[in-house]
Amino acid sequence: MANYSVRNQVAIISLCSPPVNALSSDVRRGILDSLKKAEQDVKVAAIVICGEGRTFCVGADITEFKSEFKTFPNLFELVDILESSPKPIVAAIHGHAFGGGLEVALACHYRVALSSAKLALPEVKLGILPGAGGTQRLPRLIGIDSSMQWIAFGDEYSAQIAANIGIIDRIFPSNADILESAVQYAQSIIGKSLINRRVSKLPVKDASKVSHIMEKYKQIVGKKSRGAIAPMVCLEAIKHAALLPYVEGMKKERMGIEALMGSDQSKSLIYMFFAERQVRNWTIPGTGINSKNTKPIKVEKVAVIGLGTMGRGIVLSLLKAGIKHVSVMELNKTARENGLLFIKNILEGYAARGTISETQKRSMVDALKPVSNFEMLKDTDLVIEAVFESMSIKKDIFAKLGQVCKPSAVLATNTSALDVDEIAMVTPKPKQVVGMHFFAPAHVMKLLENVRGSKSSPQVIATAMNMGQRMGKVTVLVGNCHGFVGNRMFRHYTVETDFMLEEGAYPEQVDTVLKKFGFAMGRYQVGDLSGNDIGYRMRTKFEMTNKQQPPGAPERER
Ligand SMILES: CC/C=C\CC(=O)SCCNC(=O)CCNC(=O)[C@H](O)C(C)(C)COP(=O)(O)OP(=O)(O)OC[C@H]1O[C@@H](n2cnc3c(N)ncnc32)[C@H](O)[C@@H]1OP(=O)(O)O
Repeated sequence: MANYSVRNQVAIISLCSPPVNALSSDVRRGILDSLKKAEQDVKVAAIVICGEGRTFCVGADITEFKSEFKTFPNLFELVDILESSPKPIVAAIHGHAFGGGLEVALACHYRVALSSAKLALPEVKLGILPGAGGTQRLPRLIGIDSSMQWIAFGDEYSAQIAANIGIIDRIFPSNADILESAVQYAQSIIGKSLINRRVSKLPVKDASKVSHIMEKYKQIVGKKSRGAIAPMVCLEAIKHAALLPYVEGMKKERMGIEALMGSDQSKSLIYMFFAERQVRNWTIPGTGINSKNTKPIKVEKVAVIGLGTMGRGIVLSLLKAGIKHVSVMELNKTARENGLLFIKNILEGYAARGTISETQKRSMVDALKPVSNFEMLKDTDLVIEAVFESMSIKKDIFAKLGQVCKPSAVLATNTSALDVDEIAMVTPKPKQVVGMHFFAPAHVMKLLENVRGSKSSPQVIATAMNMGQRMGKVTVLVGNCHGFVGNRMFRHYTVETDFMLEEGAYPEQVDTVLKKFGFAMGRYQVGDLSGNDIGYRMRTKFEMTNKQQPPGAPERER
């Protein structure tokens, strides 16, 4: 819903739908009813639309996509009604103006924001396009080139960047009162002409270059979003903004969203959106212990043992999470030197690309603390072991950690398949042991599988889950069984691709097809990155081959 009030000639329409003011049918109806009141009230000379609580508006209510989405006023009707209002409307943005939220703001005549606000049209990440005029209004405000960048990739931008390119008219400091500032701003524009303020009426500045820009983005999208349908449909819709009058362009936008909404890709991405949030609410089955009633241990000092592919990625993830003390232990001198060089080079790359500042880079490098013996880990809060996938080596390490680490230290193993309970048993306090299974390359892959051993304490589990979230990972709690969840799923995929090799395909052919389909890496490329020896050891240990079959029997028969 939306609340309505009037303050010094300014009507305030505040979206009120916690936690994120998504534009449900009730909210849309609330905005429309409030707008009518404001238009009819002769004492009202300007209108402010703002969001109550932590954010302006994150866009359409995704939970309503299947049902209420088309109830009047739907979003694309509402934006045109807002824009045609005879009284000036100011969008007051704090928190997020995402998707339909930004489209509502684009339909307002002015947009003001706190400097801390974030703006985006992220619909492409849900497999759809901004279907409330975003593909038609944004190009009229910032041009085709920038619009393609914003809409085809869906990334978020700061209010300052949005102001620099003309989306935001006035920025206020992050600690300002957004509503008070917007009301004052609205008072300052009373009586001004709205002729140039209705974005749908503006020309598209770089319209004549549309073919050239379109070709450029087709190439980029083809590489960055292989296999995804929505980005290309977004580009087409934006192209229409350059070639057609607004009303005709809107018809094309509608056709685009109707084609995408309900597609398999969109359904999967929406499922993923909610699933990624659902896994934050972890629970230990049958115990009543869950994320809401268990507090993590405070973690300031972390150690990573092993600086191979996995260890390096884990160290980088910890540094990116802002951990100020990351001990790295690698007894092999060459591996240590190579590992540290790799980490520093990646940090240099981030700084060169502007992902982190020079100051952040320096503080990350300073946080790296090479250590040469177990004694040096005695005051570490969390140790993540990422050595060779061998039970005896891991047991040896955990026995030493059990002796030197403080009793409250969480001892995590990055094993991808081994029995976490067997590892835990060599320590004096198995309840401190947990699995933290990262996926290679660990600083890139978003998934973290935390493995709950039979003895892992709730607090230790909460700490591993919390650390995953601090690292920005989609952190999933799983039980302790061979291959956990990730590798049990991966196994079926590898078996099928291995069948193809036996039937005559080359690994690179299989990988090419998978990459064309949209996978970031081919299955055999993944094997090369993680080390094919890991899979080999897993299979050998568990004797996954049927002993009745003679050596060399084809995989389908084993
Ligand atoms: C005609 C079509 C026109 C327009 C189409 C659209 O507008 S599609 C929607 C476009 N918007 C988005 O995709 C934004 C989705 N939300 C986010 O990316 C994040 O929520 C955001 C805004 C970055 C905030 O992140 P934060 O970590 O602060 O919150 P969280 O993600 O945990 O969200 C809190 C709860 O709100 C639920 N939620 C978020 N967005 C929506 C939404 N658009 N619709 C419905 N529900 C939403 C989210 O699931 C969380 O719920 P919870 O039960 O607490 O897990």
